[in-house]
Amino acid sequence: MPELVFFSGTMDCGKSTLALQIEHNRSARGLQGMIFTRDDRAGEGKLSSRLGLVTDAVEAAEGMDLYGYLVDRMSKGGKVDYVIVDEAQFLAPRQVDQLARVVDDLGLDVFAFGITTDFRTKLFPGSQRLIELADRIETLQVEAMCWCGARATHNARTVGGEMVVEGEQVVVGDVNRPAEEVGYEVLCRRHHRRRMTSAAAHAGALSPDVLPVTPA
Ligand SMILES: Nc1ncnc2c1ncn2[C@@H]1O[C@H](COP(=O)(O)OP(=O)(O)O)[C@@H](O)[C@H]1O
Ligand SMILES: Cc1cn([C@H]2C[C@H](O)[C@@H](COP(=O)(O)O)O2)c(=O)[nH]c1=O
Repeated sequence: MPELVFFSGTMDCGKSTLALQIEHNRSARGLQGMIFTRDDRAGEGKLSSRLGLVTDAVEAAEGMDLYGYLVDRMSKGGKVDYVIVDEAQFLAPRQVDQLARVVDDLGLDVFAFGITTDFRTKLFPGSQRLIELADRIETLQVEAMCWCGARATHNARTVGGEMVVEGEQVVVGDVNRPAEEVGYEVLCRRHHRRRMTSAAAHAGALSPDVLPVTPA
């Protein structure tokens, strides 16, 4: 039975890498995939992983009918055996409904990859709809880790090195960015709640050791 599968996890846990591996293994057997992505860090129409692999993809722009796009392509003789969607958290809920229709009416497997929650721990609308509709939700086996060694479960946003909890839901960015930029860091829930990034924890750990300055 074809399935809508949602591979979810924090940022930097290997979702795009897995998407590229699925694509590689299937295309090596002569299957033809349709790859969609949205707002990848590498630029429009790209699916990229931090391991350095990148492939061309169709940009799933706002308002684009993903079901209609596939029907159009197949009716013109294009072969499509399966569908991969990266950065699926950025899809509109109706686009996720279209993906479910691709599974049910076109009989294609759809593999969607994305983060579930934003920097405020709120579900992205696209991810919420995927959780509601997916046949299967898979958590990636490679654990992203918080600085404390616990499994990272949440995404923090930093601005100028400070963790923030207000702002636009969508700001394309990366982990390990210079402090002056908007960046992201994956944390366990405990440290996300306490707004304790690795930099904040490091500063806290250093402060008790600072010697008092005594006037000469
Ligand atoms: N230099 C490296 N050597 C080995 N693995 C790496 C390296 N850099 C990144 N990775 C792996 O790549 C993962 C990030 O992969 P990526 O597919 O870009 O993540 P996601 O799409 O979930 O944000 C990291 O969790 C790590 O396992
Ligand atoms: C938490 C969070 C993330 N984003 C953006 C930042 C990145 O461009 C992507 C996630 O990409 P990855 O391949 O999973 O690392 O999402 C955002 O816009 N808003 C957020 O709250």
